[in-house]
Amino acid sequence: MSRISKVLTVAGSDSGGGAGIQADLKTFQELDVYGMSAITAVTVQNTLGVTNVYPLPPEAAAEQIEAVGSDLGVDALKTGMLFSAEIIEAVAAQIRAFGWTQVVVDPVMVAKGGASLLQPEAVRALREQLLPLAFIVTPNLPEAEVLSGLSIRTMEDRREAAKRICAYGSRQIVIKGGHDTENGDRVVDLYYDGSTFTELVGRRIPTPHTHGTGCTFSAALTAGLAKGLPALDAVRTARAFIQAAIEHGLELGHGHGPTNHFAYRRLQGVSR
Ligand SMILES: Nc1ncnc2c1ncn2[C@@H]1O[C@H](COP(=O)(O)OP(=O)(O)O)[C@@H](O)[C@H]1O
Ligand SMILES: Cc1ncc(COP(=O)(O)OP(=O)(O)O)c(N)n1
Repeated sequence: MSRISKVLTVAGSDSGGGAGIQADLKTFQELDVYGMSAITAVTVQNTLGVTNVYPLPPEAAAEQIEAVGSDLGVDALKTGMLFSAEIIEAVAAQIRAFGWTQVVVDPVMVAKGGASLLQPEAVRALREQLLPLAFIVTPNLPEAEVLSGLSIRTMEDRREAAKRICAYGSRQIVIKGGHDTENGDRVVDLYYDGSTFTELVGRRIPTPHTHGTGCTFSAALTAGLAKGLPALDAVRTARAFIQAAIEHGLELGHGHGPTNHFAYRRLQGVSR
């Protein structure tokens, strides 16, 4: 077998399996990369929402990253739910120490049900400690508003927000459009590589089962980078992966159900 790409997710656990570490590892597996994890927090969560959050000590995140980085090696990593400034600082210190550059920062702040997954006072650490280490940052629209300090209504606002967020140090950005219900039957993600904007337009799939879309998208993007895809190709592949996962949803649970992580591979016609 040819050398397998190794990918690390630094994120929270979702007991319901639709978001967080669980979504990331399922996505990595489906995209043929070797997945590893450093857990930052345990959430008590299902399709109806998050009922509790148990953050781990910052050293626990740091030690898990050290363990996999020093032994297995990491071709690309993503961060998801980091919860506190102290955990962000510990994670950023490890990324700097290992000198990793293929870093996708998904600046997870609030779950779709409204539960806070990042303490408000940690936003500053996210901007100042983590964004300078990011190759690509992937905020949704509410996260882009918090990071940029702008109210985002138009595509021009999105472009300005992208520039302001990249000014904190991330080389590239995707502002995801899932929360924009003003675009009719279209969903538009905005990609900016530091000089050129690309609008990625897809069909908005009418479904309540979108739990974990952001995690799954950023995990697929990280897998693509680890395999050596150019950034825009990795973004396009990640969009195809999440579109398939939403379109062929599993309809599990009694609330906002998870997406279908099997769908992309099955649509490619690859049997297992
Ligand atoms: N209803 C939908 N139909 C098609 N694509 C969607 C839909 N909702 C979200 N997406 C896509 O899923 C990805 C995650 O977007 P978003 O939901 O904005 O992130 P988050 O889960 O972080 O809030 C983006 O690529 C977005 O375009
Ligand atoms: C443990 C954990 N991490 C991240 C999220 C948020 O995931 P996201 O992909 O943004 O999806 P929604 O929760 O917004 O549906 C989470 N819920 N849990």
